[in-house]
Amino acid sequence: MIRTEGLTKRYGRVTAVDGVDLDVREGDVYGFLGANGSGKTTTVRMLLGLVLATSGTAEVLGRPMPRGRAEVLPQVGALVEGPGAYDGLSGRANLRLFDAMGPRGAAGGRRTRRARVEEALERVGLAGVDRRPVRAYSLGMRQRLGLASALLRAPRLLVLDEPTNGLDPQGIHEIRELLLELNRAGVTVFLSSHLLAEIEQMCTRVGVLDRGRLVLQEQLDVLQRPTGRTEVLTADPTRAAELLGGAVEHRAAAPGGGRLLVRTDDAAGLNRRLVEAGCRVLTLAPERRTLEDVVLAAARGSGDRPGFRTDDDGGPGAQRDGGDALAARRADEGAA
Ligand SMILES: Nc1ncnc2c1ncn2[C@@H]1O[C@H](COP(=O)(O)OP(=O)(O)OP(=O)(O)O)[C@@H](O)[C@H]1O
Repeated sequence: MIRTEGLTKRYGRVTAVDGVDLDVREGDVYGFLGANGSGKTTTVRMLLGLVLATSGTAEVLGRPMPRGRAEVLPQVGALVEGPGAYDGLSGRANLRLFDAMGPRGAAGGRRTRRARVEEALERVGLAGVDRRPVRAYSLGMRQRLGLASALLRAPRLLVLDEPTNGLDPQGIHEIRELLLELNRAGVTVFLSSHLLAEIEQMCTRVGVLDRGRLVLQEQLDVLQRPTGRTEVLTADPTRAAELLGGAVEHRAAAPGGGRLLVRTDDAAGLNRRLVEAGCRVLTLAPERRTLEDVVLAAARGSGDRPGFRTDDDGGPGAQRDGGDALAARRADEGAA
């Protein structure tokens, strides 16, 4: 659906996008992850033919961009950096105007246009906001309106730059559900985000951009495959460690006892062994890497240090500046 080779954009001495090879397949929910300023928006703009690449090529729906724009764009729903809208008009009026300008505007009569607009408003949860002018919209409402206009064309591909920007947790949840529902109905979704958790929750495939370079591109389930180690929380860590000997790769205190990382992928066998020896097992599961682990490793491999937003260890949903969170995490690791 999207394929780029060596896609590069330079602004004077700044290389915003540096030799990026994207591969987005039909049916993907592709998460394009990168810190602020890493080049996501510039890449999205090149994909849509809004910005000319300095070098490299981009293909969208099998056609080269920007040459294939006239053919490609009617099949693509796009949301790039805050949708433009007429501030004095309602969202509904804006959508009707937008629809009339679109490729189906001439063919579709007024009745079908009304129905299309109502359906799009309904889908993004704006149907109840009737006469209010867009000027009175919150940022989240503007994002929803932008998404509604992206949906008007019944797209095969959605290209969304930070679609949950400015939304509250409930709004983020609703947009996520909507995108997953569209994906189930056959729409390929390409979305950029600087939020690891967002990508981890909804994407099937991930590309990580770090200072203009694509440092990682892979299926999420491949990245999160079990590591071959099993994590055990036990009320009897000393006894368990004695029993398992050299198979224990790491041991740490944990509420209720201790946490052991054991070199084995046979979780059931390990459980049986511990229980038969009289160790109280509280939880036991194959260890999987989180997207954060993978991204950190990829960025380390590239010799850089990304500044993504990550979930703070301090509590669910808590977030702070990604750079600080990562620095703090490394300090923690160093102290451990
Ligand atoms: N028109 C422009 N002229 C000069 N430099 C630009 C231009 N557009 C982007 N840049 C630079 O290119 C780099 C990448 O910017 P870009 O907006 O693509 O990043 P981003 O990952 O989308 O960040 P954000 O999430 O903050 O939008 C930045 O250093 C930015 O300052």
